[in-house]
Amino acid sequence: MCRHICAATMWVPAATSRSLPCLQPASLGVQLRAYRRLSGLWPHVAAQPVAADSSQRRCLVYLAASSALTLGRHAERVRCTLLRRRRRLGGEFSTARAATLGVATLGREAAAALDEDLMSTPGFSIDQLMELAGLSVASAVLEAFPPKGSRRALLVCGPGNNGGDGLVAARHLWHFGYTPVVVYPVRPARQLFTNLVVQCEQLGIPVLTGMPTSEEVTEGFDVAVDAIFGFSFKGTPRAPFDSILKTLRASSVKLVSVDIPSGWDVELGDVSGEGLRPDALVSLTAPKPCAADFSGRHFLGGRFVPPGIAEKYGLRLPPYPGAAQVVEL
Ligand SMILES: NC(=O)C1=CN([C@@H]2O[C@H](COP(=O)(O)OP(=O)(O)OC[C@H]3O[C@@H](n4cnc5c(N)ncnc54)[C@H](OP(=O)(O)O)[C@@H]3O)[C@@H](O)[C@H]2O)[C@@H](O)CC1
Ligand SMILES: [K+]
Repeated sequence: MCRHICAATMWVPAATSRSLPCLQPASLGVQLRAYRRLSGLWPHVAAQPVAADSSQRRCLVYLAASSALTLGRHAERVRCTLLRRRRRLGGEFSTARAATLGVATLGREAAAALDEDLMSTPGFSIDQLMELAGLSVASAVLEAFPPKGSRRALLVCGPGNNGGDGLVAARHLWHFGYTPVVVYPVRPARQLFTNLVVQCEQLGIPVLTGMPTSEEVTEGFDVAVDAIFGFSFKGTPRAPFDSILKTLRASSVKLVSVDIPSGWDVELGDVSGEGLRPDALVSLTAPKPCAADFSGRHFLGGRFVPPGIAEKYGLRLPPYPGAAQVVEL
C-alpha cells in the first residue's frame, strides 16, 4: 500500500520560474520524471499559482513509498536536491516584498556564523543579542496584534536560544501591559536561562512545564508566541515538542513565530508538513530562506547588525523607522 511520505514545497518568483522550466506547470511531466529518476518512486506533483501573491508559483511534491525505511532515505534525497537547487538560486528565494526591499536571506550556516562574528568582532554577548531579539518579538506582537480588551499572551519556549528570545519577549510584553504565561518544558542549566526564568517569575509571570490543551490555548489566550525552535532545528520534532506543535496547530489562537516557524527546515520550509502555520513571523537579523514559503505578516527584528557584518554577509537591511525595533517587510 502506498502512502505519502514527503511533502516538499517550493515558492519561486515568476521571474525565477521562467528560468526553471521544470517548475512550469506545462512541463510538470519533466518534474515528475526527474523525481522518478532521483528517488525511484513516482511522486504526485501539483503546482499552482499562490493565492497570497500571484507573482509567485508554488510547487508541491508528494512522494509515495510503501515502507518507513524507504521513507527517510528518499525524503532525504529529494530534500538534498531541492536544497542544491535553492542554493543555486541563492537570494532569489526571498519573498516578493523582501525582494522589493532588497533583503537577502541567511541560511543555517550563515546565520550561525554571523552570530559568531557578532560575538567575536564587535564583542556582543549573547545576553545582549537575546535581549534585543526578544524586544523585537514583543514589539512585533504589539504591532501585529494590539490588545483589544484582554491581553493574554502565551509564550511557548524551546530548549535553545530561540526559547531564550521567548523568555525575554515575555518580560517585555508584561511591561507593555500584557498578561503573559510561559510554557518552558525543557530548561537548559545555563545561568543565562535560569536568570531569564527568575526575571519572569519576579514579575509574577507563571513559567509552566506542561502545555495547556488546544482548547485551553484557544479560549485562554489572545495571542501565542512560538519560540520553540530557531535556525538550529534539524530533522523532525522530538518529544515533548512534537505534541506541543500539534497542540498549537490544533488551536485557533493568533500565532507569532520567532525567526522560523517551528518544525520548518530553516532552508526548505515545512518539508515534514508538521510545522506551525503562524499568522506573523519575526525574522531576526535577516529572513531565513524558509521565509519564502511564509505568507502572513512578516517583520524583521534584531536591530543590532553593524554595517561591516551586514556587508560581509551581503545583507541589505531596510531602514528601521525611528526607534522601532521591527520593520514590516
Ligand atoms: N543574531 C541573531 O539572529 C540572534 C538569534 N537568536 C536566536 O537564536 C536562535 C538560534 O538558537 P540556537 O542555535 O540555540 O538554536 P534553536 O533552534 O533555538 O534550538 C536548538 C535546540 O533545539 C534542539 N533541537 C534541534 N532539533 C530538534 C528536534 N528535531 N527536536 C527536538 N529538539 C531539537 C537542540 O537540541 P540538540 O539537537 O542539540 O540536542 C537545541 O537544544 C535563532 O533562531 C534566534 O531565535 C538570538 O537569541 C540571539 C541573536
Ligand atoms: K520559532
